[in-house]
Amino acid sequence: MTTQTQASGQAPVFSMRDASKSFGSTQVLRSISLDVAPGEVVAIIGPSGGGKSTLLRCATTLERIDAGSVAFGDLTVADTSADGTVTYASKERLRQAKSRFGLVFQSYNLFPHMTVMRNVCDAPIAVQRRPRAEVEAQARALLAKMGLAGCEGKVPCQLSGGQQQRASIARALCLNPDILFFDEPTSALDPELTGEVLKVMRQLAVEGMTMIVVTHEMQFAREVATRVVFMDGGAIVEEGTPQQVLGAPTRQRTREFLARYSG
Ligand SMILES: Nc1ncnc2c1ncn2[C@@H]1O[C@H](COP(=O)(O)OP(=O)(O)OP(=O)(O)O)[C@@H](O)[C@H]1O
Repeated sequence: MTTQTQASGQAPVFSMRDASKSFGSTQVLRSISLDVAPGEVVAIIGPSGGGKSTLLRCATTLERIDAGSVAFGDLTVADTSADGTVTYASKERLRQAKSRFGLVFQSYNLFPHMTVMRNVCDAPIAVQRRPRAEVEAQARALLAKMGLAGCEGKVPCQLSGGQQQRASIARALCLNPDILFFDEPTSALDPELTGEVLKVMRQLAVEGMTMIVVTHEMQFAREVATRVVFMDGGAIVEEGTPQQVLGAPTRQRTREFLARYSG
């Protein structure tokens, strides 16, 4: 795909076009289009059931779209032909695409029986087929950066929730991704541990990491995001800078959500 993002004029790292998704007779995504330029931090907000997680799952090939397209840079993952058939890329191209993004879940999703080190190194070695010594050196550096030096040999249940989430961010970063997706990364954490994780995410943003973050942390969206997307009923209802969407929303549904949220 050669399209350029409106905001920066740069080719998008991630691009979703007219993507739709239904579960049975329920349409959960309605013609979603989202281009993300290098260095952008896009916060996706909106009421429960609005389709935020499904958008991330479709973006990261955990779910298949029914229409539209998904691409990571020049690598098209799914596209729709003129007759409306959606075609996914070959297994090998999907493997390449999976090397371009990292995914951080609300519930960490670390393998419970593996050490922190193995959790971080597993995909770079198995999926990206990189040399073990190189991956382990990078993993140690990333764990240190996440404040987890000395935790390499522990298993997830020996860590706090905040530490587990930081380990899962290290795991995502060890893929050297072009973009990171976060699905409500702090909702399972109490406020103190939430702060630790948000601090790490802020630092990544400062370093220029491209990120899409589904979040209920409005302060994070206000202070760190370059763009806020408000989703409701499976559609993008409003998007713009944090000042625009959070400070002066133009759509009634956004205003109602923000009023309910801060009330
Ligand atoms: N695998 C599935 N099968 C059937 N319905 C699903 C499935 N996954 C999601 N849904 C439905 O899709 C809709 C959107 O769900 P989704 O989790 O994407 O919303 P969300 O905005 O992330 O909500 P929340 O903020 O509560 O996580 C909901 O009605 C949900 O019940």
